[in-house]
Amino acid sequence: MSDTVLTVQGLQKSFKNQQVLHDVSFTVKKGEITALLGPNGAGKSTTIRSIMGILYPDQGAIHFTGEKEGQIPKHKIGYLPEERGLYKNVKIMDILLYFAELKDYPLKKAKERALSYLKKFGLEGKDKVSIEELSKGMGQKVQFIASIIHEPELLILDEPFSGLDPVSQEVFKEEIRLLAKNGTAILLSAHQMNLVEEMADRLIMLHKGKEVISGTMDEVKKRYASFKCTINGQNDKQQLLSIPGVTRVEQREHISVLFLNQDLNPTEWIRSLPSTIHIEEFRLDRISLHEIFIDVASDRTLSAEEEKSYA
Ligand SMILES: Nc1ncnc2c1ncn2[C@@H]1O[C@H](COP(=O)(O)OP(=O)(O)OP(=O)(O)O)[C@@H](O)[C@H]1O
Repeated sequence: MSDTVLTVQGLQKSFKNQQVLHDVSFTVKKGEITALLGPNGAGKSTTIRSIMGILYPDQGAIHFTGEKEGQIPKHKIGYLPEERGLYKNVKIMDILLYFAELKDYPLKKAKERALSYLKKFGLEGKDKVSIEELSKGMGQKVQFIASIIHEPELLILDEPFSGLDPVSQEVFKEEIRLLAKNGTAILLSAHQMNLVEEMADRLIMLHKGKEVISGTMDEVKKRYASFKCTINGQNDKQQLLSIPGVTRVEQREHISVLFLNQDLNPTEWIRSLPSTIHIEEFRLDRISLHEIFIDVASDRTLSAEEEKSYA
């Protein structure tokens, strides 16, 4: 039996004359975290809003496993929209129970879950205060609880980490991981590459509405499994570029960053370095998801390989 919960196939969307989604396809699976990435304006929220039925795509299909074509099982979905905002002068517990009721979730169970999550997120004893008495980050925690109060099978989070302090980001990250471990299918859009790298099983990166990278985190890492070498010292860029295995060099003052070929053996490469290179400091790191993102978003290429299409 397939664990696919959501299938997005060939999504296209234009606003006036501007096409903002070009043939976007991906799946979201039970127990997995799928990250939807891309720079500002890439089309992440448009994709999510199309899935939620807030926008109608011009072409393509959105299918929830077990449902008829075109049906959105809203009681099985939890959704944290990009625009935050809950009723300001309503008590927190009343808001959470209202969301549970909307999804036909038993209220007694919802109340227990609400109290337990409020405690988990450091909001114990706040159930009777209103949203307007909370800070922005605290309000976001309440909205997150509202999206999971009914134990959704599919959880869609549009930029869940924005506006949170680092400690709260960690708390959210751990909770999202736990939800996935317990079987929830999760689709999230985020800009915090370090968090995404730690938590996502699968990713799709959009750029100008087109898929530029997609696959499991392992596949993407293998594909970009190259290293970069940072050398502090006075060196000629052309000489660095002529070293076998170097695909690109970025230089700022005395610091040179050498991007290396994918299949290179780092130990052998270090041994082969010319003795004329001036080295005051030396580091070899794996390329991070953050760097892959910057490369894609700024239309550069990490290597010639990257120009091939990838699915
Ligand atoms: N209702 C709308 N009317 C016209 N254009 C829109 C509308 N909604 C989005 N767009 C345009 O669609 C493109 C994609 O926007 P979208 O909000 O999906 O990007 P995003 O990837 O979520 O960006 P961000 O990271 O900034 O939230 C942008 O060029 C945006 O201006």
